Amino acid sequence: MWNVARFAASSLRRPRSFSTAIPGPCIVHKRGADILHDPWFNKDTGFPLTERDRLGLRGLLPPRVISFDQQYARFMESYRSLEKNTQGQPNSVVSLAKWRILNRLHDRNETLYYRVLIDNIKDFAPIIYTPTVGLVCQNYSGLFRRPRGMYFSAKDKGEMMSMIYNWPAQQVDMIVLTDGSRILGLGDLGVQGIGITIGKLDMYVAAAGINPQKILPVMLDVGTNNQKLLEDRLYLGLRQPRLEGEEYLSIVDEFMEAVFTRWPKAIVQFEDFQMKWAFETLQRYRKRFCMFNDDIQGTAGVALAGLLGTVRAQGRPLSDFVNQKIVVVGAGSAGLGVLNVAVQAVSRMSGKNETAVKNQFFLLDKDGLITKERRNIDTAAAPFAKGLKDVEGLREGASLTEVVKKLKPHVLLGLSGVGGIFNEEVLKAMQESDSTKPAIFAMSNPTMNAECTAADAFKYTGENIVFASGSPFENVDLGNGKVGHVNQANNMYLFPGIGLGTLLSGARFITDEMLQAASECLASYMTDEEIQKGILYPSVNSIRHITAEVGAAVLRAAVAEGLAEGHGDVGPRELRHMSKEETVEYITRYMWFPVYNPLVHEK
Ligand SMILES: NC(=O)C1=CN([C@@H]2O[C@H](COP(=O)(O)OP(=O)(O)OC[C@H]3O[C@@H](n4cnc5c(N)ncnc54)[C@H](O)[C@@H]3O)[C@@H](O)[C@H]2O)C=CC1
Ligand SMILES: CC(=O)C(=O)O
Ligand SMILES: [Mg+2]
Repeated sequence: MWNVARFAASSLRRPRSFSTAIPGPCIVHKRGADILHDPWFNKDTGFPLTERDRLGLRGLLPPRVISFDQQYARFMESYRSLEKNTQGQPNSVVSLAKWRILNRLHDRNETLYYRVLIDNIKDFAPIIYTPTVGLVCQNYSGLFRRPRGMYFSAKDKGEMMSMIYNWPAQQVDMIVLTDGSRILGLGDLGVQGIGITIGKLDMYVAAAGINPQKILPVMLDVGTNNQKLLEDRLYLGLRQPRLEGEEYLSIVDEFMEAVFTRWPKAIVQFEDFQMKWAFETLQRYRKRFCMFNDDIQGTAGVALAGLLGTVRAQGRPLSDFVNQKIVVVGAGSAGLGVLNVAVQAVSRMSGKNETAVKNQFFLLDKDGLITKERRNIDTAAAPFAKGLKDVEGLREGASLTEVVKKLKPHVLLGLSGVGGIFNEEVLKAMQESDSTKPAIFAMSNPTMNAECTAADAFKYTGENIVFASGSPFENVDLGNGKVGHVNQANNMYLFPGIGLGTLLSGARFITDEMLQAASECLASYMTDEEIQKGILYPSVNSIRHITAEVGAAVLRAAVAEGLAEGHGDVGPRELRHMSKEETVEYITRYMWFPVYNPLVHEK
């Protein structure tokens, strides 16, 4: 049951302090130029003279030693001058130029890369993550210079168990896996989808402090049905249609067996799989392996936290959630994930069973309102199909405008992948919403796929709304000194904490209770004052702090369920005895923070 009292904001809020312990030595098994060419260990001109001697680097670098701070300042200067020099150029050109300069640093010196990323997360998240990562995936084959992560293809069948040992790191904790079949709202991008796994794992390092030596982006290339890519002479993936059915599943099975054989304690995040495989693989693996599907489960938790926030923004008690009319546009993995957890929440709040509490939710897909009259309805969407008598005056397949005009919903939530479908007419119809503060969630990514822009939402529905989008928009100037606040309703507020909390709990599975704890934690993070201003989610600048809190909530849920086996030296007994504050502190201390460690060579 949702405990309304828990929604008082935590007093432990947002100090931007990171672990600053004196760096311990780092063992390295190589010497000389091999170290300079290894971004995990490379310090460029930052190697002190003693280390240059010890590691055989003398003469391989210019003589002057440059401090980390100087290197940092030098990089930021070049980034800022790139910004200046590209002013006025098309957005895509500027964004790709920014991505390139960051990517070159990533390829060369990971410590410096992650430090600038963490310190400038608000500026850099839109480059390494949505929206620019979408553009990067679309152009991946042309942009490709160096591999990152691992590529398992349909041609590797039977070889994966040995291939997994080609990865150079001894330990991997976090894997993000895609088959490239639905990258953001950009469709099937085949092998080029690896970009999204890299972006997500960068967020794991920045937000959750997972050590970059323990992450692994993985592309499962089973072909592509994107004709343009198949005909592109630069395309780097398999030139064949996607495998289907048992052939497809046998590839994913083999990969999962290989991963968990080498790293039994790893966590695999499934990312951007087309809907049929997203649901099927989640069902297939969630009780066998430590895995979750970010688009179904991470998105659902973030959306639910936002939906509860909109109830508070209306000045109503949380228990009023059961009376909110919510229209979800997009019946895919994300939209259905949101509906499923929203129904669970209403059921918990009202004490009624889940079948009895679906009346307030309405679902549309590309063919309009989904009713029981729909032919060939997808089994995952079927529970949300309305009987015609429940939507009087509406028909099967009714358009979004018809639905909004008729139902006057409190919330309009888009996860359709279709840019601009919350058009002027739809947004104006939301003025008649039954809510005192209507909510518009345009959650599709990247920016051009958002159901509407922030400016249009405030312009056409009015100033007194709550607005959230999946990719970032600037706050909107409403005139008279007033600001329309833009929230970023993106699963990045949860997936890093889900991964980190699970890792440190040592749980072998990720349960609904652990995911619910993550969502509740995010929902209770904001103060009433912030919520009144329409601020539903923390600033991206506090992502490490919210991630520590979410991670602690997940870990404690695993402890409560008796699933926590511990991690490293911290066993289940110690975890059981930690208070909430101690758990947050433990998690914060665990987080990796980029500093140059002294390198010690060992043969
Ligand atoms: N903000 C966030 O954290 C997240 C955002 N997303 C975004 O959600 C979008 C959808 O993702 P999935 O559900 O995985 O995709 P999906 O392909 O499984 O589902 C898309 C759904 O939208 C429907 N649709 C297509 N055109 C439509 C139209 N004109 N009107 C109404 N519905 C329409 C389709 O019928 C389908 O039901 C993507 O753009 C993705 O980037 C996904 C996960 C997280
Ligand atoms: C954010 C995310 O996971 C998506 O758009 O698919
Ligand atoms: Mg995704």
